[in-house]
Amino acid sequence: MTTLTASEVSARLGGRQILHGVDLTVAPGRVTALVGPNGSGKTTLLRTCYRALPVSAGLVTIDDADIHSLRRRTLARTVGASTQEPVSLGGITVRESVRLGRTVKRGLFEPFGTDDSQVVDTVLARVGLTALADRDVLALSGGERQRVSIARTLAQQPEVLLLDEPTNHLDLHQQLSVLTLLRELAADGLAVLLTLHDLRMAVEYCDAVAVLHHGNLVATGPPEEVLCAAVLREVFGVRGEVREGAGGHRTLDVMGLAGE
Ligand SMILES: Nc1ncnc2c1ncn2[C@@H]1O[C@H](COP(=O)(O)OP(=O)(O)OP(=O)(O)O)[C@@H](O)[C@H]1O
Repeated sequence: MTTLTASEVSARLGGRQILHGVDLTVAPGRVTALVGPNGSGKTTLLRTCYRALPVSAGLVTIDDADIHSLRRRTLARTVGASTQEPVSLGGITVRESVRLGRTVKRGLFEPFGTDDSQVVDTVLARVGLTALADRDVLALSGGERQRVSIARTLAQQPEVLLLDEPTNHLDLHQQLSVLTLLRELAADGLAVLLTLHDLRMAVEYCDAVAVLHHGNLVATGPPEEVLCAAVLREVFGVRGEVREGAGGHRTLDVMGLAGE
């Protein structure tokens, strides 16, 4: 079981300081949602966590190791990131694209074995892509490509899974499928961090929520505690509250814009 920790992380982009001393723990066995208004720094924080962006101060560690001290292969075996960047070149199938996740794990020159094929098949099935496995990735919809990106990351078999808006472009059924899958992966022991705009989904599907506002982490903890009326009003500009229904099921009610 692996924990990823950001300690006092600051980061700069284009000469501007975007993150201001963020502390965040991504614990195994849990799905953590990173939420915040547009431009609050969610993608930037995620990028520092998989070493796509250097920190200007602070530290990102996996267990106790600074990620900048890890060899590329070790990092790739531990941390998998599914990002919003364009999935791929054309001319390769969904299966081939997902196989690339195994290459990250195995190295370019190690032969692809039957165990790798099994992992790819299992992942394709788990993400609901088996029927599309032989399609060219460029012949897919935005939502289908999103699932290919998630599948390729899972083929890496990471211990920490980072996902940038994995429910973006997905219809409601697929959004729930992805969130259910993330819950299953967390139950298997993975540490899962995803950026998410849908606060209702964060309340219903995530174990923890971390709120970024202007590059500061302003709250972190259980969704029903973190997404209180004051945070909804001051950070998201809406009137709302988390309600507990029958059987302890929690939902977020948003009544309108703050100040209405
Ligand atoms: N290359 C860049 N140079 C300067 N500023 C940048 C650069 N890229 C992003 N930013 C700024 O950094 C801030 C944080 O961006 P980031 O993409 O991390 O936010 P976000 O919370 O993921 O936003 P969204 O919800 O809209 O995806 C924004 O104000 C953005 O304009």
